[in-house]
Amino acid sequence: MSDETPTDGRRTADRDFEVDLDDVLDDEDGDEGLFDDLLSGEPIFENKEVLRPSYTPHELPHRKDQINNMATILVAALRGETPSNILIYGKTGTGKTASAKFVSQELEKTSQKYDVPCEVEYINCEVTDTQYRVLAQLANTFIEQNRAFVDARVEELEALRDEAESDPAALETGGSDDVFAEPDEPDDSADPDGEFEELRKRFDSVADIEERIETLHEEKAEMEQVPMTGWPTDRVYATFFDAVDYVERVAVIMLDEIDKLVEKSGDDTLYNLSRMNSELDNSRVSIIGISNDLKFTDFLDPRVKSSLGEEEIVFPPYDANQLRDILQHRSEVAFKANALSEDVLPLCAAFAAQEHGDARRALDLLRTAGELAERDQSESVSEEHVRRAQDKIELDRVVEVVRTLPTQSKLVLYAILLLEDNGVHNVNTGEVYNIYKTLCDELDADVLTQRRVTDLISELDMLGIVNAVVVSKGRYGRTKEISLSVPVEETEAVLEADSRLSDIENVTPFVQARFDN
Ligand SMILES: Nc1ncnc2c1ncn2[C@@H]1O[C@H](COP(=O)(O)OP(=O)(O)OP(=O)(O)O)[C@@H](O)[C@H]1O
Repeated sequence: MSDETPTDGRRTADRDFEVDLDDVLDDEDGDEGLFDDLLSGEPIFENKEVLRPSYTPHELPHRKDQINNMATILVAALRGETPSNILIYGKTGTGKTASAKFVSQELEKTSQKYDVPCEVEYINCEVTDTQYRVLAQLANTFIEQNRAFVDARVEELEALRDEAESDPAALETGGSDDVFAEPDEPDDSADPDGEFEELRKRFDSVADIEERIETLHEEKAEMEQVPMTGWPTDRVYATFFDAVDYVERVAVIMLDEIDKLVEKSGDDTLYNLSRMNSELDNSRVSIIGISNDLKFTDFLDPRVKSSLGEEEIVFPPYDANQLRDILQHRSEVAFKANALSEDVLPLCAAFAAQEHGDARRALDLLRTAGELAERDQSESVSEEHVRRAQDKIELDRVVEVVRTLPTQSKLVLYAILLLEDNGVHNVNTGEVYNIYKTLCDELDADVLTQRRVTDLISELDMLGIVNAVVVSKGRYGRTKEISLSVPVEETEAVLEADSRLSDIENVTPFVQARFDN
């Protein structure tokens, strides 16, 4: 599996200061370069990488139970048995991926120590989200390993052949005809002191060895990598199947964000993976699925559901105290001594606990607060930096959500924004719809029905961009009052940066005219 480890010593390259170019260019004596000013401040970070999401921590406070639970299930792999499949649930940032990767690393380490063939393959299904891609990625990984396995075998056999050529008595006669490195042969390469002891017994002559080397070369030539598109799925599956079964091993396949795979391409992949053990001769496959959507198994075929959920492990959200512990551990490595004022960690933990106990959010807050302090050239990170970091992260989130909205939702949002901009607050759907229609006319865009626009407003409400509350108007019935929940100026800037919306010219007088009517 891929291991993302931190890289030390990149502190200065990571800095994100704003530089006043005029000051630099005005520097007449020319001694001070562009970066001198920035380097002169006392650094706050010792190793900022430790706070990044890509860092896999060696210690995971408050996840002992879940980690032990996983290890108890997976230890079967080290005994050559098939571990039960595991489903891991929990909200975002509760340490599911970090814990699962930690356990995998330990599993692989121990399997090497005891020379038990066991591998963990990690796939992020948000990125690799179709059956084809998942199977192709797995097939190619195993093919790579098989090729390396064959190379190692050939190297040993060539050494044995050379030895036998100079001393034919080196080969013990009467050995079995069994062809070495048939798939069900155990891997004895990790026995350097055995000096071909086993091998010698298996070959009667140099010609035998040559023949086996030839066969291995042929097998390797047939190990064709799966292209990223183009093959029928059956062929990809067959290639993956052969690749995983080429040698004896337990393969643990970790599917992170497994719900995204099911959402995008159904449960065929899981169906195929979960029933393949009955057909494999040499290897065993076990699946770890990780999801933050507790409901995704409702959409699975019942057979897949029961096979996948043989064991379930839940990761509850962290509370503020637990988040503080996590931050404490990381901050000791991430920051210089005394770089954090007393309130910083409790405040980051409290903010993140309000957000559903998300450790990622807590770490982001702490890193951003540190960056803001660094930018201010402060000597330490203060409570105020944390508050500013909280605003910045929230704003970044809003900007990203608005930027990636579909055009029709952007038009509805723009209509609400223009109304607010013109002093009309708590508008109703009809008012929004009128402005929306006029915007569509201006842009020559399709006009959706009012009912559909009402749905889009509800979606914006769920995303936290607008607030839509149903209010009673007495005998006039009930209506929705809609208001913006995000800052007007920034939202307007993001909307106007969209090339399709920037065609709307001079909107304010045009909206004003509608109110005058
Ligand atoms: N107990 C912990 N100790 C130290 N760091 C932690 C702990 N739990 C989570 N983290 C850190 O928080 C961040 C998010 O964790 P992780 O990616 O494991 O969450 P997740 O539950 O898989 O979230 P998602 O569902 O969004 O993928 C990572 O940087 C991880 O290192």
